[in-house]
Amino acid sequence: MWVGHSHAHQAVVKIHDYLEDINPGLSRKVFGGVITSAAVSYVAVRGYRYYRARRTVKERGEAAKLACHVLREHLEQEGPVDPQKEAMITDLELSELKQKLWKGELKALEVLRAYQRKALQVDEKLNCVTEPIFEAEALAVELDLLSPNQRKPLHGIPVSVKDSFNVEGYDCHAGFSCFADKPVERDGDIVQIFKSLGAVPFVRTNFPQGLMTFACSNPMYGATKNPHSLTRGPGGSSGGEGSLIGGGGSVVGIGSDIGGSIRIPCQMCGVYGLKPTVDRISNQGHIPLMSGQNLVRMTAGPMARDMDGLILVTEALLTPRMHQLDPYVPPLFFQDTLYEKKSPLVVGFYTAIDGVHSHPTCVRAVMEAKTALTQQGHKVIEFQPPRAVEAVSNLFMKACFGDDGEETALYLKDDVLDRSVTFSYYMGKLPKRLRYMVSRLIGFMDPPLGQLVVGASTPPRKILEWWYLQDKIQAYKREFFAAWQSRKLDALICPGMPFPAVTAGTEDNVLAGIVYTTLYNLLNYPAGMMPVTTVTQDDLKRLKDPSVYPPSGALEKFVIQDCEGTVGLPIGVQCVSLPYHEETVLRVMKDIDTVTKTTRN
Ligand SMILES: CCCCCCCC/C=C\CCCCCCCCCCCCCC(=O)NCCO
Repeated sequence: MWVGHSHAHQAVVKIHDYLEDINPGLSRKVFGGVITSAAVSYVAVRGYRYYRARRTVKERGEAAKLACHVLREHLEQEGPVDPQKEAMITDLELSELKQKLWKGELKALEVLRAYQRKALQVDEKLNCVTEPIFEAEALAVELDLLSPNQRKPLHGIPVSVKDSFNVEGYDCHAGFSCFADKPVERDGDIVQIFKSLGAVPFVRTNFPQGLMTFACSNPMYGATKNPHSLTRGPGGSSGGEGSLIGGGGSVVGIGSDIGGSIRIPCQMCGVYGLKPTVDRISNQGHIPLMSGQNLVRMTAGPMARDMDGLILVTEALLTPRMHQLDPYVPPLFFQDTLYEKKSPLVVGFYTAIDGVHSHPTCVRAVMEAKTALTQQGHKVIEFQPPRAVEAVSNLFMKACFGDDGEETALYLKDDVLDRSVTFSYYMGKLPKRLRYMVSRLIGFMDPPLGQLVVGASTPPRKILEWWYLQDKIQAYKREFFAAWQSRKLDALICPGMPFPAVTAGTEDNVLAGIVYTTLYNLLNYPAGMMPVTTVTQDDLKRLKDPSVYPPSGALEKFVIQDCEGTVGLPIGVQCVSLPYHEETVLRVMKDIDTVTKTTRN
């Protein structure tokens, strides 16, 4: 390197001397010219790349809108519609819809049509669909030709798919223009399985750029809105799913979760979802972001409008076919014995994690779930997860952001940056020492956020440090399990996010809320999220009472002022069990739902 450098230096000196011999002052002109043209070329190349990215972003956005328009026109040309029948179809719970399709009382094509129309209507209001899947029609027609004994478990059920899953013939770019206009050749595993079960993937749904935030906007498709309040976000990153399902435009969908991306939109949009144990459901065919990072892994999971729908779909998904497609999915199919067990469970509960306060409605939701479980004969006892904020800061954040955001920065180079990722993007760009100092400053205003950002700013550098990090994660898993065992728990209920949907675009103000969900990604425990109640006027009064909700940090202060006018927003409960005990999670959710569904305000 040094030798090369000194050769180059010698060459420059020689050229300089030579030029000066010819004409004194010439070398300055030539070198000045060279430097100026190099700088101009650099700026021109970067500028051109940015211009190209902007064009791609615009074209992708317009193409998606056009695709929705084409479908709308196609539906209009279909002839007379029976709006009452379509409303009846889209109002059905998933289990009723399945029955009617199975018995042949409804045709797959008419169900698809009803949902296509409904999804487009909902999309006009909420901007939750990215593009329709046109092949859905041919699938539905084929299904209608099957004889009754050829029908599969999800015969004719329309399914929405988060845009980050591969669908043959469509782009899968996560909002990075460098991946746009490269249609994938094969459906992702979960999409294949849904199809093999007779379901009909019919629309793709919106997400935030890069998928690592719980906002839901990107430069190509814009921002998605919350179905319960148009000024608020739906949560993310599976926010398009949450919004579409919560808005009535889909009965079941597919999301992905590495830090809460299924559960957060479920809470914010009032829908049901399950983040399974990693590899219980194959995640092959999801855009491979952070895929070389193996300490905390992303998992695909179902989202549904109702509890029975979530159970039905999970049961159908946990099939031998999954293991055949992906041999790393253990051959562990839906365990009826766990789900149908009648013996009472011991369920732990907590209403808040130390350091990040829980909105009064979130506390009430857990208490109502506790009452419901007690009524159903379960024993519900207090449990506090050990050192949750510390574990998420020092383990989850270091594992997930150990690359200093380099992967994201690589894909975003000369791309159009969405507002929702500016904070993390520019934090990643800061020199390490400065980033650390900024993180410390953040900690003065928002101590848990400061701790999380310090964690993300001080990742392992050497391989040995990575090994130690892995060790520490294992040790924390053992510590958590020991605490779990000491209380002889079968399951756990707690808030999934300690506040309702926030005003769109302000998600960075409440980032620290992710400790409630990311903890179970770090531990790799399955976790479901379900609506239990809604914000009331009385909750809002209590929110302003410092003895109930202390305004101890920037997050709490923000929540107090942002929650004005949130009466009616949904709040849920997170239900957790041990790895590979998804069935227990569903059983607990079902028992809570049976009681709370009837009294939900
Ligand atoms: C967009 C990635 C940026 C990388 C930043 C690198 C390091 C920067 C240092 C400090 C800033 C830290 C701020 C990071 C906030 C991250 C918040 C994570 C929220 C997780 C939300 C759920 C994501 C999820 O589950 N996605 C599913 C993926 O399929």
